[in-house]
Amino acid sequence: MKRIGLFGGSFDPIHKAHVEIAMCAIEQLHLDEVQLIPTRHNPWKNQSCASAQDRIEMIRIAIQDYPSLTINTIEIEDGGEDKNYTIHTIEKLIHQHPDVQYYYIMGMDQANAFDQWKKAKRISQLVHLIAFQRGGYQPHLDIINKYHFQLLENQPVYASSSDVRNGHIEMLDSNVLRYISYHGLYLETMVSSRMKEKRWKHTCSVAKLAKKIAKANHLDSRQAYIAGIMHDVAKEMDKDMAQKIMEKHFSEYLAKPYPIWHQWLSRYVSEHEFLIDDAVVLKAIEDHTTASIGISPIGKCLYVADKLDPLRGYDSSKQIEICLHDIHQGFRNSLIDFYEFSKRRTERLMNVFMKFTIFMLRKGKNK
Ligand SMILES: Nc1ncnc2c1ncn2[C@@H]1O[C@H](COP(=O)(O)OP(=O)(O)O)[C@@H](O)[C@H]1O
Repeated sequence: MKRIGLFGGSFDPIHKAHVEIAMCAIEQLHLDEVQLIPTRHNPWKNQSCASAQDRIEMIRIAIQDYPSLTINTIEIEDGGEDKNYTIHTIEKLIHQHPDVQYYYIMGMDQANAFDQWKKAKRISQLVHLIAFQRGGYQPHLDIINKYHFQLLENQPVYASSSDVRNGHIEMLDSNVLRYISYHGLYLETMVSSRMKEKRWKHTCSVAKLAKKIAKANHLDSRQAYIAGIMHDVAKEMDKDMAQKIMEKHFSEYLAKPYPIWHQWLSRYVSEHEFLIDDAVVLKAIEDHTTASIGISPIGKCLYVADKLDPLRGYDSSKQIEICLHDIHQGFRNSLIDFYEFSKRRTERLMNVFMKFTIFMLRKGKNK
């Protein structure tokens, strides 16, 4: 008789502990296969952050090197009712495959709350219930015994999807993280945990404006939005760490003033921590404070959005209108404003850009 493990969850997103648990179940229970079953609508959670399609895709990516792990989309495909309950899934699967022995596996948090599951007793009669140790959860033995749970011997892990969404990206498979960063999933909660609230508000506002300007100019608004969300990600980085990264990776810019280092550091974090590999996005982040001679149209969208952010407290609406109409003209205007502003000041920070700004302005429209 075939032995199949069923592992349901939001997988929003799937993380390393999910895969570890599934593999551990295969080994300890001698299963032929574990099917990961993403929920359409978890009865215990009101909303999930990523779409069903994205969650499925992330699971596919995470299990691609594990032939005994498969994905079963039965709950997502079943569009009949508002919420889907495990009992319905199990009954359906048993009906479709009466010759299979099913093992329903879950973490200790879920096992402890099993009394509240719809038709809990019936589920325990239909399948073998398996519970995994989970960091932070002691087994409630009354429930474990009542429903005849088998406890597996695994090292408790503290990973959770909500921790991932809040910035613990180290819990992710690197290809899943690439998918997340490319599509901009969860980036808002992931990045907001790295900065103070005021900067976070500015970041969101810049990302929104950069996206709007890109869209109005028929450019890739996804690239502009992601560059906007990431542009200040390293601005509050510890100074020693900043120094080390600059020395190792951007030594040619070490002599530049400290307040502009964050454009290279944010590029570095985006590329090496968030695994963003889109050269246009990375270059836009790198250009967002100083601009550069080779700045791209997306780079211009971010540059002007950062300068014209309505949260900066002055009326930038006319300049924004121009950018929406023609980003190249809007960018040029921003440079002129900066030039005029810098002429009135003598700080080193301003002076370092003057040569470049004059060059750009002389260059003409610079498309
Ligand atoms: N670190 C972990 N250790 C043990 N079980 C876990 C762990 N993380 C998730 N699980 C289990 O995986 C299943 C799916 O969980 P899900 O709701 O998608 O993720 P999370 O609980 O991480 O938000 C649940 O049964 C949950 O108990």
